[in-house]
Formats: sequence, C-alpha cells, structure tokens
Amino acid sequence: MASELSHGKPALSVERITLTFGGLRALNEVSFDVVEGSVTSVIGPNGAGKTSLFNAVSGFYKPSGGSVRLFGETIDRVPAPERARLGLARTFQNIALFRGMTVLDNIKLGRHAHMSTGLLDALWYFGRARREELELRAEIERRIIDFLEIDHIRNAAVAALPYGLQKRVELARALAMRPRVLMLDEPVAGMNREETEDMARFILDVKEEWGVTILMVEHDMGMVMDISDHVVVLNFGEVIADGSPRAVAANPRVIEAYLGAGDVGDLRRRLQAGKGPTTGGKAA
Ligand SMILES: Nc1ncnc2c1ncn2[C@@H]1O[C@H](COP(=O)(O)OP(=O)(O)OP(=O)(O)O)[C@@H](O)[C@H]1O
Repeated sequence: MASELSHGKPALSVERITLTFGGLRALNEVSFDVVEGSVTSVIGPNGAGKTSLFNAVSGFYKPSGGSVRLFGETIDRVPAPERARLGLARTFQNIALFRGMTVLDNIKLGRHAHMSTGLLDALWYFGRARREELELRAEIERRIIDFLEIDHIRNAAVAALPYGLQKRVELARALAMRPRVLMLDEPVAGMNREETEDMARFILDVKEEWGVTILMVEHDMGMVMDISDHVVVLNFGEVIADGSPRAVAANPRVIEAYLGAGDVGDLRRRLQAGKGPTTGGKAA
C-alpha cells in the first residue's frame, strides 16, 4: 500500500470546476487538491465525468465556472499546449503516438512542448539548435529510455510494438516534456496482468525517482488501491468521496455509487483495497 499523504503543498488545485455540454452538467463544482509528490487517482462509474475533468484540467475543454491552479498560479486562461510548457503533461486514453515513426522519434517529439517553434520546425530542429541544448536533451532521452527499459526497441516503428510497450512509449514521450505534474488517462487500460504490474512500478518510480506528481484516471481498482496516496471519487459529475484508498473503499456513498451504476458483479473485488483485479481494461 502506498503511503498516505494527508497534507502537503498542492501541485494542482481544482476549485469548483463546472462544465456543461448543452443542458448536461458533466461536472458540478468539482474541487480537490493534488498534493505535490503524490499519486492521486480519480475514479467513478462510467459517465461520472472523469474524462471531462481531465480535459478541463489539461485545457482541452473550457469550464463554465471554477478555476485550476498549478503550483499556486491560475492557469484558466492558458491554452492546452502552454500548460504542457508550464509543466502539466498528459497521456491519452487511446494511444496518441505517431505510429509510423520510431520509438526514439516519438520521444523526441515530447520535447516539442518546450520549443517555441512549430511541429515542422521541430522536425528540422537539429540544424538550428545550440549544441549544448541538444546534448542535454539527448541525455534526458537516454535517461528516459534506460529508465523505462525500452532501449532494445528505440529504433522500432511504434505500430509494430505490442500494446503494453506502446503505452510505455507514450509515458516516455510525456516524460520528455519534463513535467512537474503528469496526468495519466487510463494508463493500464487493455493491459494484461504482467503489463499492468510493470506500468504500476514505472508510475511509482516516476513519482519517487523523478519527483513528478501524478494525477491518474483509472478503472483498474487493484492498481488504483495499490499505488495511490489519495483517491477522489466522482459520480454524476460531483465529488462524493475524497481521501486515502482505505477510507474511500470503506465509504458507503462510494459503494452505493458503483451499485447504482450496475457494477455489482465487480464491486467486491473493486473495493477491496489492493486486492482487486489487475487484469486491465475497463472493469465496468
Ligand atoms: N463531448 C461531449 N458532448 C456531450 N456530452 C458529453 C461529452 N463528453 C462527455 N459527455 C457527457 O458527460 C458525462 C460525463 O462523461 P465522461 O466521459 O467525462 O465520463 P467518464 O467518467 O470519463 O466515463 P468513462 O468511465 O465511461 O470514460 C456523460 O454523461 C457524457 O455522456
């Protein structure tokens, strides 16, 4: 079980975020803090608003109310790519890599977040960059490749790789953005047990060795309960529980929410902290 962080400086603060689609209120005054150095997970039944929340925090959706702070600074007016430059990186639920390109080239594109040039410029960057900067970046890429144990596939085309490795490359690209806060959207969806366990270990190492704060949406309850310091539960666009994995798993409102969503068969395993299924995919 991960350590419980009950206090500390917020890396990210979500303050009364409201998001509507036409008449539908997907998020209703959602508030919580992501403490610096924590793994914070957002869970909830299907349609609870988790993806909407991720899109609002990373700047892809514009909330109709509320505020997001990154290390104390309001970022509400900062467009999504700029947020990455400020240290807020994310991965996507469905892998968003350039499939025809090699692993290394995909990782190199991660650093694009720190460049003032456009994407095409990024591809032509080598001729113009200062040597020291290039060397520093190459060093960061080497560290990431070693760390994620993907050296043997660095020159392979992404499309040819098994799914679990593709997800790892996506993590590598996000790390190349040198984030301070990393948002992972269902990092183990579709993975088998072994791939899930590897990814859980990498996420903990990113937190501990790289000092990156993690905000994660994930359906795999075993994994969430194993590696989270803090769990936020959404239901119908509202926070219904917020606390340690143990406290959340024992919360009757959480149990009721999953029952209400018809997830009865999976409920017991889902809410037994650290003992849930780690077979991956959407459990609901
Ligand atoms: N682009 C959109 N347009 C209209 N409604 C949307 C849009 N995106 C989400 N919604 C609605 O907002 C609500 C929250 O959806 P959201 O995808 O955020 O939930 P979720 O918790 O991520 O679900 P899942 O676990 O299935 O991914 C749902 O009722 C959904 O139908």
